[in-house]
Amino acid sequence: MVGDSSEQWLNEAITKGYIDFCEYNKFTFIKEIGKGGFGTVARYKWKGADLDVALKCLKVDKELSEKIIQDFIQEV
Ligand SMILES: Nc1ncnc2c1ncn2[C@@H]1O[C@H](COP(=O)(O)OP(=O)(O)OP(=O)(O)O)[C@@H](O)[C@H]1O
Repeated sequence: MVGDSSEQWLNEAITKGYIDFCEYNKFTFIKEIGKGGFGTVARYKWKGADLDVALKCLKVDKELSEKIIQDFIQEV
């Protein structure tokens, strides 16, 4: 399946502590602030922390290839 090895890579990176994983429901949408090559960027309130953050969302559709996911991971 497309994305399997990337998903594996992400899970490993999280387990090893290279990147932090946060549940999406910990954030409250405020407004969209931009669009990039991978999808939209929006301002969110991080619940529990008195902090506004920018979240970049990877646009997922049937055209999504392993290469796109790898490019996104590279950017992360
Ligand atoms: N951390 C951030 N804080 C505030 N605004 C941001 C932040 N990151 C991105 N943006 C806004 O979202 C827009 C899109 O950002 P994004 O990084 O997705 O695209 P890009 O760097 O222009 O292109 P690409 O996705 O191809 O690298 C930016 O032009 C900017 O306006």
